[in-house]
Amino acid sequence: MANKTFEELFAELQKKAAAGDPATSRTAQLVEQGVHAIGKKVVEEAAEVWMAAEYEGADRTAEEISQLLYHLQVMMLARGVSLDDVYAHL
Ligand SMILES: N=c1c2ncn([C@@H]3O[C@H](COP(=O)(O)OP(=O)(O)OP(=O)(O)O)[C@@H](O)[C@H]3O)c2ncn1[C@@H]1O[C@H](COP(=O)(O)O)[C@@H](O)[C@H]1O
Repeated sequence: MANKTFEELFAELQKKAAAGDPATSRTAQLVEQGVHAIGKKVVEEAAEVWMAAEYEGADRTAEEISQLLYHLQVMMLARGVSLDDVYAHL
């Protein structure tokens, strides 16, 4: 059962990036830090997906993938990339 879809998360994060408080919103904090800091998180989460897939089973892999997708969306917001911008390349 899904908590939220990819599109629903992006809509939520758009609001956080625009008006969220870095003191309480991880998204607002990361956007404030910028693409360099977010890029490091993307690479870290990608490595965690790889390790989970190799050694930790499907459930842990899904959890790590959710964290990678979250950080990719934060990168999109920090860089001004929309869902349609990405979907145009799928
Ligand atoms: N889906 C996520 C999500 N996935 C991952 N994360 C963040 O990514 C972290 C996981 O990365 P790590 O395991 O590396 O955590 P960490 O080591 O503490 O991270 P560092 O501070 O060391 O960089 C979590 O602790 C969260 O801070 C997320 N933070 C927020 N969301 C969702 O985004 C929405 C908005 O959240 P806020 O912006 O915080 O209000 C909410 O619906 C949240 O559920």
